[in-house]
Amino acid sequence: MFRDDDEIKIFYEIKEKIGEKEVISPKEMAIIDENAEYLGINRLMLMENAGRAVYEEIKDKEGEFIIFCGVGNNGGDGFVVARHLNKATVILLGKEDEIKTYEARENFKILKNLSIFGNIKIREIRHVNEICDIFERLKEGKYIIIDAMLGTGQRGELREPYKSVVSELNKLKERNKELFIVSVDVETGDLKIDLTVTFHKKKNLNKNAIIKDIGIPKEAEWIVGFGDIKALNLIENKHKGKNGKVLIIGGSKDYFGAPILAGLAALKIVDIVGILSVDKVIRKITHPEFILYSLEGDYVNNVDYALEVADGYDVVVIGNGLSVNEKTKDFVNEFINNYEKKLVIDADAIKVINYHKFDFREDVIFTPHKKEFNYIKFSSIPESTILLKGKKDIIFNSKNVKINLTGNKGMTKGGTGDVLAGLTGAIFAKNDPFISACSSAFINGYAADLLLKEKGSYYTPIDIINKIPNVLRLIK
Ligand SMILES: NC(=O)C1=CN([C@@H]2O[C@H](COP(=O)(O)OP(=O)(O)OC[C@H]3O[C@@H](n4cnc5c(N)ncnc54)[C@H](O)[C@@H]3O)[C@@H](O)[C@H]2O)[C@@H](O)CC1
Ligand SMILES: [K+]
Repeated sequence: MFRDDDEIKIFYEIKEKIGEKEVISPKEMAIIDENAEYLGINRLMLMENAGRAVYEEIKDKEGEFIIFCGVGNNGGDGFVVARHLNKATVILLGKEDEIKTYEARENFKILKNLSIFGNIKIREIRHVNEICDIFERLKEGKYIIIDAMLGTGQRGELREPYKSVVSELNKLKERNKELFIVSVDVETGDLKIDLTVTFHKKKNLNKNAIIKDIGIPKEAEWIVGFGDIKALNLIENKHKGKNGKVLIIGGSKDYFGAPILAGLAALKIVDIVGILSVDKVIRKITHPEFILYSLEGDYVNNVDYALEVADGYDVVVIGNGLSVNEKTKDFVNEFINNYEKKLVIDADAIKVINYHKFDFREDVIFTPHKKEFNYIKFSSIPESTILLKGKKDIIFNSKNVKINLTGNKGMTKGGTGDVLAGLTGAIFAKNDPFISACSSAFINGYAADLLLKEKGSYYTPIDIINKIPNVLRLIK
């Protein structure tokens, strides 16, 4: 499939094949923003570039400028626009101490210093009826309204006072044809706009947008960073079992440790972890946290039983320590061709699949190292996600490709792959496949990097497992 085993070259080959994504979701943009910072790009600079880009588009327009700002970085952009216009009324939908980030607060402070001279007027409102005078004035005459209320951080139905401000502006837009409304980055709610100035790439929510480059490098789209982890749904729900259930199908008379390592890693993220294996393995498992399913014999068999058990789980992780022989080949192929939910395929399972009969559906993640990858046969890059482990991990499917740089040489020890497979399955329980594979590669490697600092290369897979919570705590 790929000519060279240099990961960067493979990355570019894949990128070439899957092409460029022209339109992205706000969530994807938020990850790119975060990963630009992970690459060392300063958020104040990005905010300055964003605000300047909007200013350049509207500075020659006739009329009075009124800028509605939220308490997040979309609002921060609005503060920068106000400063460049140097003649505007800024309406903050909230109080100064509610402004969420350093970069937005700094820009608000500058406006306050300037406002003494009267060119910048600032209003802080909690409720829409505090600005009846503004809406009265907007009934006729030329105004440019800038919507810097909500951007890619927008979630769900608009809350007050955003909701009422947007509905008031929509009514005024109907009434006064001279109003010109510009959204910053993403339209707030169902605001009727004349123009959106969006940054870096078009968002799928944008109606009529122009795209402005604000200095975010392409590499911010290509690297796995804190942004991916911050975007994960992890342990959101306090009810037992609601945070995901993972079933590990692995082990054999030859290997009993692999499924346990995968299971222990999964336990750091989800509530319920089951292990289905042969009784020789099950007998050796003393961890009370696992739910155990035992089969007679030396190798996992009995597909019907496995499918029945798997039905009670969100994700199945299959392959760790399964062994490679005719029995496991039959079992794996029949199981995966009848199991329709989320699947992580690792290790021995990768080696025994009949790929010409396999449905590379979206909810499947493969986690091969280079040698195992050569078993996976496909004519074009599949919908299933492949986490190709290496010095640099490459995560890809038919729509995305990213590189993960965390990790180090101490990870070549046996068992590290089992930890990754279990971690991937656990994250996958509540997240989409691509971000799950990116994040588990990142977390696994980041944990190993922390251990390298502490212990040199003499850490074990169990050490990595025990480091996972620290990584999540550090980033989430
Ligand atoms: N590196 C970066 O992060 C950059 C971000 N930029 C701007 O920052 C924006 C993203 O900023 P944020 O992540 O702070 O998010 P937003 O500014 O979009 O949202 C801010 C806050 O609004 C609140 N909110 C969310 N949904 C709401 C709703 N439905 N009703 C009421 N309140 C709601 C939330 O508390 C959220 O934290 C981008 O759209 C862009 O405009 C730009 O400055 C470019 C650089
Ligand atoms: K906006």
